[in-house]
Amino acid sequence: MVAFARGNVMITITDLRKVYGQGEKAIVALDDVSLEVPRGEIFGVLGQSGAGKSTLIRCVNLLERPTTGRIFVNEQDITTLSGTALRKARQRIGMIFQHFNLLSSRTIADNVAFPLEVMGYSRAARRERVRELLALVGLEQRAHAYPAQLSGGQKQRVGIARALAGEPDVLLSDEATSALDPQTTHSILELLQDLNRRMGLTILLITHEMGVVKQICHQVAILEAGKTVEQGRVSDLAARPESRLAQSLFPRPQSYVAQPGARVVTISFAGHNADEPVLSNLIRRFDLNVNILGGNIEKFGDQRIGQLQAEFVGEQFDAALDYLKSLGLRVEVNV
Ligand SMILES: Nc1ncnc2c1ncn2[C@@H]1O[C@H](COP(=O)(O)OP(=O)(O)OP(=O)(O)O)[C@@H](O)[C@H]1O
Repeated sequence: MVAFARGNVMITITDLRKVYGQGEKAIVALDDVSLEVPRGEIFGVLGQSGAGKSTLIRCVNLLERPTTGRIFVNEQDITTLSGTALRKARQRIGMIFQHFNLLSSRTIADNVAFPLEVMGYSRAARRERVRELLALVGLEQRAHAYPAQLSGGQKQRVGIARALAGEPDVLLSDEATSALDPQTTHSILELLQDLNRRMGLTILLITHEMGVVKQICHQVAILEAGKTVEQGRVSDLAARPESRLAQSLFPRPQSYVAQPGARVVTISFAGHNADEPVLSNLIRRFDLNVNILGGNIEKFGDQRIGQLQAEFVGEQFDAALDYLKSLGLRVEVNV
């Protein structure tokens, strides 16, 4: 159990439990969830509808009060706060939403200026900061437009600019790309990744989309019926075929019946060795005939992870398998 956030940890959630209602009607939305979000990382909470994701993220800024458990954000236990202290702590936690939550009667610039007004920035300081923020999200030309005049992706950029107005310690993202088409989703995720890399922004996001985790998350926790069933670095989990993450990223390949004289082999790549010309080495060194049947290899940062299925024919089959294993690859011969 982690007692408090320190040093390189931005958010620590310990034994978080949230029960809605009472007695027979009680719903346990979160059941002893613990996790740590390192400073400067993007942490994804992945789960299906009803898993408890929204409840979890809303507990982090106390929009929802935990039933029990503790939450430290930048070394401060926010579960003990109320009134002014809570309002101040919330200013250090930015949030973006699935449906953007912009004020339709205000221009883009005035939406972004809104939290700065609440924080007491002067008019001149607000104008300067809004200009910087709109430039940061690529919307400096649309300052005087109204939300209804923007596309979904542009609205989310405004949401991001507004969330970053007070230079928060952490950005919470509540399904921020779920209402967007795939191309716009990609560009919003790129923006979040860019902000993470350039400013060291810590991001805690919830999503039901594996693609979001794959594109930008360093770590992931998988939530099912209020419990975390798996947690870790995305690249580590993806490289372990038995993990839930790997199983949903790389569905079990089709099973093939080998041609007479051939063997079907599944090779799992986990990182560094996926860039090596493994197959051409095999063919040259062991005089094998290799017929590729299928595969699914994904890129995680600069690592490649996935599986390849191929039919091997040749006298030196066993030596070829030993060679693959010596490279650190996992090899299965289908029987
Ligand atoms: N205010 C509430 N009152 C009662 N039950 C609630 C409330 N909010 C959420 N729940 C219940 O808690 C459980 C978790 O809901 P939550 O919205 O956190 O899940 P989720 O993973 O975010 O799902 P979705 O993506 O559909 O929003 C569900 O059973 C839900 O019906």
